[in-house]
Amino acid sequence: MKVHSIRHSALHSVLQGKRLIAFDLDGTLIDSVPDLAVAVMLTLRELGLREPSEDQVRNWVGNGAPVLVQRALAWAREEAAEPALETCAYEAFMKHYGAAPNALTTLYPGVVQTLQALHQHGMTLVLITNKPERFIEPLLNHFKLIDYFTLWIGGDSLAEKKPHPLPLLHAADRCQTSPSECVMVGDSRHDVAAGKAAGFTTLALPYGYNHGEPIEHSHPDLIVSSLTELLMTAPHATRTA
Ligand SMILES: O=C(O)COP(=O)(O)O
Ligand SMILES: [Mg+2]
Repeated sequence: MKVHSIRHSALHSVLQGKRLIAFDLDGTLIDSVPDLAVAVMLTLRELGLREPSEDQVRNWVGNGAPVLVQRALAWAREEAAEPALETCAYEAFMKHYGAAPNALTTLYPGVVQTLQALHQHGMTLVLITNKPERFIEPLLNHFKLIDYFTLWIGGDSLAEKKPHPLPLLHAADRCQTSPSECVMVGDSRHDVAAGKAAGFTTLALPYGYNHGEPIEHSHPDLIVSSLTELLMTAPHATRTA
């Protein structure tokens, strides 16, 4: 009798009993700050204002495009901007970002492999981002991720966005899952707060954008260094005669 040691792929134990995984987009699946920063710089340039560095923009991302533009304007003018200027800047930002949302944006390592494996394991995958909805499909198509997702929700799709639990509860309801069967995977305190408020298990990545703050401060249920840690490769012995 011979004993062969073979390796089986399995999912991380945190995913046991789970049916739905909600992924954040910016800072979790894609490193989008280079393109967001260019759009912010072009917006401020158009308004005759000083331009921030990419590192500054990274700390402003997380609460959706209107807040990103507000933060950029407040920094450039050293005071809060009046609503008319904010509207004008927002329109300019949407034009510039829409013209090149994936010129410099890259996928983080292991994203395709992980989504593919989770999908093959029968998990329902949804995307919940604070990014405006109009940019989601083009980006998912560009990175060939769209087929893995059952649904996607943007920051302007519903009445509330993360850290509010509404988009997460909406996704769970649409996919006929209870929150205890759901996991939120994200890079920022808004993902963790929304996940906790919705009753999801919360899983965080330390490499994205969290306003310059360590994600540990938000106390997610688990922190993984990359998405591939969700895929365990366990040694398994089988006997053959
Ligand atoms: O657009 C943002 O501010 C952040 O987007 P995210 O929710 O995908 O991280
Ligand atoms: Mg994010």
